[in-house]
Amino acid sequence: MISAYTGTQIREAEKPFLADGVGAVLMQRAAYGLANTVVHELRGRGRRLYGSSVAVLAGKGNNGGDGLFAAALLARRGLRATALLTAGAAHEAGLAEFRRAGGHVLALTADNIAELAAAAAGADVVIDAVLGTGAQGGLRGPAGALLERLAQTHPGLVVACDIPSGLDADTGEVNEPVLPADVTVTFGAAKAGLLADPGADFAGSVHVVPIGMEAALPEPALRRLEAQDLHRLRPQPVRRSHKYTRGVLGVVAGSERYPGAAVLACRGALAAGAGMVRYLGPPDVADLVRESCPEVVCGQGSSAEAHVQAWVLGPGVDESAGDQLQRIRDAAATGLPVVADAGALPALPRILAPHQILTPHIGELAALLAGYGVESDRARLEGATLAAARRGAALTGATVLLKGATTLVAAPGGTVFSQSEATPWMATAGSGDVLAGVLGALLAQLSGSATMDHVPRGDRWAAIAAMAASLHGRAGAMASAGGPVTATAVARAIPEVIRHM
Ligand SMILES: NC(=O)C1=CN([C@@H]2O[C@H](COP(=O)(O)OP(=O)(O)OC[C@H]3O[C@@H](n4cnc5c(N)ncnc54)[C@H](O)[C@@H]3O)[C@@H](O)[C@H]2O)[C@@H](O)CC1
Ligand SMILES: [K+]
Repeated sequence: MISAYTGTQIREAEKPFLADGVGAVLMQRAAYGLANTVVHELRGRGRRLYGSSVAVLAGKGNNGGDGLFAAALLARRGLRATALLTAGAAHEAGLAEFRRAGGHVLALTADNIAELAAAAAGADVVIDAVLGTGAQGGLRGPAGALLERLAQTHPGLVVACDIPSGLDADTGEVNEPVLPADVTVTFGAAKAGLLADPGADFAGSVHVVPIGMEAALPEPALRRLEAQDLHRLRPQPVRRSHKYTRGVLGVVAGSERYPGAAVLACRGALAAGAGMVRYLGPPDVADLVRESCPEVVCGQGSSAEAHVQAWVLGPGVDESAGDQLQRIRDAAATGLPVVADAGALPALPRILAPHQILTPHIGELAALLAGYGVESDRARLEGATLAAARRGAALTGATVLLKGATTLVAAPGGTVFSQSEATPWMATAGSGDVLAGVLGALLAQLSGSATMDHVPRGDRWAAIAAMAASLHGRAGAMASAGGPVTATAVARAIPEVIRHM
């Protein structure tokens, strides 16, 4: 599991080390890790170190210090190194070491922005060390103008020192201008803002460099499940399992207008290993489900009487589908774990519980929040997804899975998971219906399972939702293999992903 922290948490954890006078040691470790990553990236691109060039954009704080020490290490390995001091002043020891290593120093002023931007853009590697966790807001003046110009020229390889400058380490909010990085080398632990959109769009691949203060870190602000977590938590049938103990899932989905959503939710659920799927819905939709998935048991009855362990509610249900809305309300009232998607979101009671998992995209979340009196437009929520997901969970009392390039799962207790295995090719109609089915199947299988004993009680529902997002993302990436992918193909790839866990 990857654990990520706010900048404030990291700075708190560093305090005792600074008090003991080992701040400089931490900085050396950070610089060493940063320089090593640059070397690795250059070699990976078939470049020789000797004769390559690096430009470090250095602010006046410790982030700039990290960058200058790293550039000094690179200069000693044969790179031509230039420092662009963006704030007049610079980290004293870092600058002295950079000069000793033979680095060339330029100071940014209001008059030489274009010249320095051209110099940086011409380097093989740009290290962005203007602002780190001490940033307050975004860059203005010459430093802002320099970053803006560089962002337009798309330099060769951009390596962000700790975080891309201007990105909020706590929230992932972006204070433009921010120079998008190919790689972010972050120190001590990942910062939450690197794993939430829109920050994740600017971070590139994130490398964590341990610097020796990790044992002092508190509970993470955000977590990400990795392959070994999926392996540990996955449902495992035992020799004497039968279909009812494997997890029976009820699905209330589809309408005359959107019958396909019911099929896709069922396909997702079957692919993710539900022991049995019961479908409830209008006769025409049930016929289609039966034809497409003969494994599904279809009916038109009430959800109050169905024997299931969990529910998927809402994919393809529109406001005109009166019977379906009644089934959704009855299912939600059973107290069983529920996935509430699309048409179910407006049909739920106001006060919910953590085992009720809402799966909105950003537009649906905006509508949901508006229902609680929080007016926020889609664009604003998109700029602050972490805060939006947390707000949704806190207001509703439910677990909120916010779909996006990075999927966030926020538990009402405060735990947040972030998964980002998906590919943009998965932004296709029906993909969310499959996710709802996958999540429903995991809920039906895992809600009473001993494998979840590994997870603190308050985090279990969110962990299951994060697992579903990860499975779905991995399946989509596998099925896409870099090209277009249909929702059906995503569902088809799920068993393969589970097999390889
Ligand atoms: N504290 C530590 O022990 C360690 C810190 N490290 C590095 O230190 C960084 C944090 O260092 P600092 O606390 O010095 O903070 P930063 O280097 O992030 O920046 C602080 C400086 O920038 C100025 N500043 C803040 N916001 C600004 C804005 N919007 N526009 C212009 N100037 C602005 C501040 O006034 C301050 O002078 C981390 O990100 C990391 O890179 C690492 O060296 C590891 C050890
Ligand atoms: K930075």
